[in-house]
Amino acid sequence: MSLSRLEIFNLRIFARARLDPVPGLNLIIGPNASGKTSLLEGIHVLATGRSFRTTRIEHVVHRGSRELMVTGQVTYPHSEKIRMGIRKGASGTRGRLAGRTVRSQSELARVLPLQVIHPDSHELLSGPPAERRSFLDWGLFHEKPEYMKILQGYRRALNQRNEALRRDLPNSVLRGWERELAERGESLDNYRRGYLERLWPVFVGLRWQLPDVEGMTWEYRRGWKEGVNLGEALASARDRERSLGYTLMGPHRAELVLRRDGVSLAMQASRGQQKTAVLLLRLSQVAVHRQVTGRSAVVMVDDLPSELDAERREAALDFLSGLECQVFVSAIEAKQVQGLGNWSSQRMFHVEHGSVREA
Ligand SMILES: Nc1ncnc2c1ncn2[C@@H]1O[C@H](COP(=O)(O)OP(=O)(O)OP(=O)(O)O)[C@@H](O)[C@H]1O
Repeated sequence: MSLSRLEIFNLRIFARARLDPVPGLNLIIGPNASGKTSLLEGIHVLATGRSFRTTRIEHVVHRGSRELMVTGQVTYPHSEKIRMGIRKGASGTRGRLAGRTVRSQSELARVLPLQVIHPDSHELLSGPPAERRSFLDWGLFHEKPEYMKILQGYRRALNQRNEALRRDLPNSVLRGWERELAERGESLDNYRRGYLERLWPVFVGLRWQLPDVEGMTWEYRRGWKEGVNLGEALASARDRERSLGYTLMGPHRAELVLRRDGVSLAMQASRGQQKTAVLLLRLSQVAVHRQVTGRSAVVMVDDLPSELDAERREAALDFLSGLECQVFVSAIEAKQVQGLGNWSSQRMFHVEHGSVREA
């Protein structure tokens, strides 16, 4: 599955741009400030509804315009095609898929599983635990359609219990929400453990192909004490949580601690080591996605030469071409990224002052 057509309207520097990417490697080449990252941002908005650079969509909308629009066509191996599109602006978001309006952005995300490596990607390790939970959620969202429903139900029940704690409502009210939290929370934990079990052998196999990460391991903490069920943990924490006004235990507090030779990568690794570790995690995730779903994810690397040195670049693109992923990489000069990987198809696009042309 690959993105075979992309059209961008009123996004950052682009008033309008169109390109026909190939299923293999797509090189986005251009000088600084020409619009390379904006092009990748356009694909990200289409697939996820969000930018990877900012949470403020008004910064992404072309100056002087009211909203942006990105449309795309996804082609499957048997030539089946599906059209998708998104409009975003001050008045909200509207998504379309195969000629109908979607109820939620996640419908578009399912069609276009996307991974991106960009200058802030190290935040997967150095950022708050929520970053690592989203990492797990990405894998499960694409593998297990029911997972997101359970997660949403858990979040609703969590908000209700927090509200009840703040209002100091009686235990009988809290118990009702706790039953729901316990049932959904235990289930989320099982899904996450299962996902990490699938990820581990791929991660270990890939570990030795990248420099600097041989001794890397993880420890999953589920968000409440091992050996105790979540219902009991919530009941015993009630008094303390009443004074705090929020729930301290559950999968919303889960953490994935990454270590190398016993040392926390978040605390002590260099930025470069963190980037390699993130690359290892992301590539493992893409490989497991392919194993389980039979579909390849789309992978983008913004400013590849500054994100990864020559050895890591080669390893990453070899691996991704082996998985038959569609890849977009940006760089200032073509020679920095040419000749890497073994691709069935390759195309270069030149970007200059907000216009794109095929080379
Ligand atoms: N909302 C906007 N409307 C119009 N232009 C914008 C908007 N936001 C950013 N720009 C401009 O878009 C241009 C392209 O930025 P972008 O970050 O995509 O370039 P790039 O090719 O990735 O650059 P670099 O190689 O320096 O990272 C910049 O000149 C920037 O000033």
